[in-house]
Amino acid sequence: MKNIIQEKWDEILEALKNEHDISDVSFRTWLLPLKVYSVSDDIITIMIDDKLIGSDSINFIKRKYGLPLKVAIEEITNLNYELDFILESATSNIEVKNEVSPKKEITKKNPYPFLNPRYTFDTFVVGTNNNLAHAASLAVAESPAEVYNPLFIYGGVGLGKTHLMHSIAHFILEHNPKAKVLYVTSEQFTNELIESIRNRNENSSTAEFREKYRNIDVLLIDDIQFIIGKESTQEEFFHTFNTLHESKKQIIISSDKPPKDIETLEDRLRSRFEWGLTVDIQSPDYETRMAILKKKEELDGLSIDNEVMKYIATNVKSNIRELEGALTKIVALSRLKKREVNVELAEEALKDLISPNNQKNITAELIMEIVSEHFNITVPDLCSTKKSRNIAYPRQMCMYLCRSLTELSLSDIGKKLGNRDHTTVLHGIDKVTKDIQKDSQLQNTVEVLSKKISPQ
Ligand SMILES: Nc1ncnc2c1ncn2[C@@H]1O[C@H](COP(=O)(O)OP(=O)(O)OP(=O)(O)O)[C@@H](O)[C@H]1O
Repeated sequence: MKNIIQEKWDEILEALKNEHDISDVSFRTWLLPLKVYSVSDDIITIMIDDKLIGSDSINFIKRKYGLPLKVAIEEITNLNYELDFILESATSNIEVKNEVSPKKEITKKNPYPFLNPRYTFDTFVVGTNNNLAHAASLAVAESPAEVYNPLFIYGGVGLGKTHLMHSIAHFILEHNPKAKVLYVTSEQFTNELIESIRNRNENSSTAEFREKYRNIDVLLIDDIQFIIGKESTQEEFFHTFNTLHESKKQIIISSDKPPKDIETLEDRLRSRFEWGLTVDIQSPDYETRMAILKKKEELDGLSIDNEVMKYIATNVKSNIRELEGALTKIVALSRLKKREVNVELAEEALKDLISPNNQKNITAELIMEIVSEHFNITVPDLCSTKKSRNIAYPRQMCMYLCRSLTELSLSDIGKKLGNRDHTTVLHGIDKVTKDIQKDSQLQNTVEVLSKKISPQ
């Protein structure tokens, strides 16, 4: 039998929302997933769905919503309870969910030209691949510098890191238009720093640079991996970070890897990046890919046959930018050829991207990209003069794969890999060839890499 708290739970949440002017996205993220677990004489135990919003959220919810919730319960039921929170994973009745946020129409104007108006929490589809990153981002947006500082978001290419960062910035500015929020890519940061050093003697531009970066409330720095290996940029960023952190300003960083895997990152920066919370974004599953396509359909005012959506979601898997690009391509082809959007047209539009008969053009660049990703190093590392084994060996692996999968000559391969001469390339290929014969694990690695490069 339901008790009065359970009966009135929706009403209580609604009252809380209205009383505190809680935004839809915050309501959906933090309050809707709360369930009444048990009610004793004077304690209500509320269960938090940590599958959806992560176990770290418990402290945030307690601190931010604990008291308002208690008050709302009292208002609606005239009963005074203490609240206790538990994680759903700590209870026995765990229910696995794979939810996405409900649709919502967004037509707000963008008053912040440095932010993409479409990158907001409302247009961000939440799935199992990104729910923790989403929850952490929203917590930071609601309470800058109070919960996770820094927030470090990492994930592969085109999976929504920038989208989340812009969403945080939009949210903060919307709720506090006076907040000084600065979003930059790490490349912009580096370029501005170089410029300020170049002009140092002409005026006080280094001081201006510092003023710009240190006199703000929120710094969002995207793709931090690009400052790796740039010593003076790391040095400057280290001081920027310290100044902001010491004065309790929020820092949000994105990268393609977690701090521990960024090899050439200075240790003092790495440890600082790990002070707060590190969250990842994975590739979306089928349901999330469908939901993202539907969201795009809605935002672009399109009406696309569901079979076409399924075709795209089934075939374009790893990168959301490509997923969206696929839909755009189909629509463009249909307009150009004045043809109806159907699966046949989709196959035609996407044949380069997904047709099984289409052999991707295998180039040295593709091989270098896949090998560097596999070994967690960068393409510039492969082309550098670095001789450490963790770089020299992947480089020799590239030589071997270029030789076996492309028509390139030894000297062409050498040129691609940092202008090395053909004897170095030959030596590298020989080495890998011999090692494969002795080492079955290595043989396996070569097979995996070859499959990634050439799925057929
Ligand atoms: N969960 C999501 N819901 C809706 N759209 C998404 C989602 N994730 C990513 N996108 C869209 O996918 C595209 C690529 O996302 P974004 O640029 O944020 O990726 P990224 O991780 O920053 O990529 P990069 O590694 O290239 O910097 C954007 O158009 C973004 O709006």
